[in-house]
Amino acid sequence: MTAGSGQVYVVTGGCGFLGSHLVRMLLEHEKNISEIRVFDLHLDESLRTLSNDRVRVRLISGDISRLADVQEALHGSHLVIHTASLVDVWGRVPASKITEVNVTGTENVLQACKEEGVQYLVYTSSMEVVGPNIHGDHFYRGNEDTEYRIYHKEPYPLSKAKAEKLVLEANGIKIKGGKMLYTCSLRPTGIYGEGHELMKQFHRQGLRTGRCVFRALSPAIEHGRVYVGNVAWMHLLAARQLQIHPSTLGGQVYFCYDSSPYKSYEDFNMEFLSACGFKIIGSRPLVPYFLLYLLALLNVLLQWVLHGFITYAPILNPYTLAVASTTFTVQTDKAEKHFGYQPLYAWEEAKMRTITWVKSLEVSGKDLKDVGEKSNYCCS
Ligand SMILES: NC(=O)c1ccc[n+]([C@@H]2O[C@H](COP(=O)([O-])OP(=O)(O)OC[C@H]3O[C@@H](n4cnc5c(N)ncnc54)[C@H](O)[C@@H]3O)[C@@H](O)[C@H]2O)c1
Ligand SMILES: CC(C)CCC[C@@H](C)[C@H]1CC[C@H]2[C@@H]3[C@H](O)C=C4C[C@@H](O)CC[C@]4(C)[C@H]3CC[C@]12C
Repeated sequence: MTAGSGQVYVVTGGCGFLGSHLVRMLLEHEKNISEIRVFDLHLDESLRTLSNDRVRVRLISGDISRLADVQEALHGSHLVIHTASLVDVWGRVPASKITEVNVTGTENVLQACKEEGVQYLVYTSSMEVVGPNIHGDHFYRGNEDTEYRIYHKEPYPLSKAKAEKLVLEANGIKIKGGKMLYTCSLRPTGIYGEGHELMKQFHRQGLRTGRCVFRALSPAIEHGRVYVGNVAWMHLLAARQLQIHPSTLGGQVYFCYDSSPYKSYEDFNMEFLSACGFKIIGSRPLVPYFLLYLLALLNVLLQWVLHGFITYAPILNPYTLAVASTTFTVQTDKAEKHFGYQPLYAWEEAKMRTITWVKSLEVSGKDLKDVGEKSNYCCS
């Protein structure tokens, strides 16, 4: 196929952690495209070099919360994968900004699909549109139909739930040219893999404590995690099958997970950090929950006091503590049944790829220098 004869895909948030993996996945595995438009507020110029003789990777700088930007990016495109979002549960940005990007931004994508005649939209939602809630209700091996007491008051999960609702309600609306818009929503659990910013933070934090991780969470609490490559793969398959079987996938939600083991958040991270000599201290939480909660409240107070001077947004706050302390794992075959989803990467390969990346954080030495460690350490 010569360049130009295939379809044009738009990936909003395409320079992000998931987005950049998705762009590479499309380049490698999607043969029906001739252009990938990477729409993002913060461009990663390295993606531009990925263009080849079959597919052009076109970087488009724009703000998802500005309709004109979105309309321009979607003009003449065939399908949108909408991953752009402010992922913040730490109070880094105001709630209004999270709503503006995650909800208004999604409204803009839908409006642009309608006005530009773009027929297919795959939305990157999140497990958080379901839970866990802050009441400690566990969601154990649940699926898309599992009853659950959904309760949101934090800006991020609220915004993702509102955006997902808009996307699903838009399925079947008439768009320019008399055609119909088909939408579906994918709900990844906690994504990990090469480029995960939070893992970088845990790595840096562990270096500061002599490669010791002090257990704060019960090992009995399981948190679903999914490898970023498999999330990208699922998006590719959903985009492909939404065009072939729109009545099956249209208006549907799908949890996104793989064969990554069900473990506590800390124990799962240790699957990678232990390869760099990190040790977890304690078989049970080293501090009682009430003390951790008091520390979380102290962080909220400090964030409030320091607001306007510096952005103080530590990992620990009452919300992240509640989420981390509540089991949330999924087990479902809906995506497999509807569009043949099977993880592209087995656990061992996902683990090896992630360990290789974590080790590269050591080799770069930047993190070590930040914490005064000798940079001649090399992982086992
Ligand atoms: N990271 C996870 O564990 C996880 C889990 C489930 C779902 N998700 C969802 O996956 C998607 C990608 O998340 P991620 O972890 O890759 O986050 P990320 O922050 O790495 O990527 C988000 C991208 O959106 C872009 N963006 C932000 N505001 C924008 C704006 N106003 N206009 C245009 N682009 C803008 C950012 O520049 C970034 O490149 C999000 O929708 C998130 O809700 C993430
Ligand atoms: C008390 C601290 C030690 C807790 C440390 C872990 C905590 C920061 C982790 C635990 C669970 C994580 C969330 C979970 O993986 C799912 C999501 C949904 C996704 O859409 C955005 C990220 C988010 C909220 C993770 C953020 C980090 C959390 C809370």
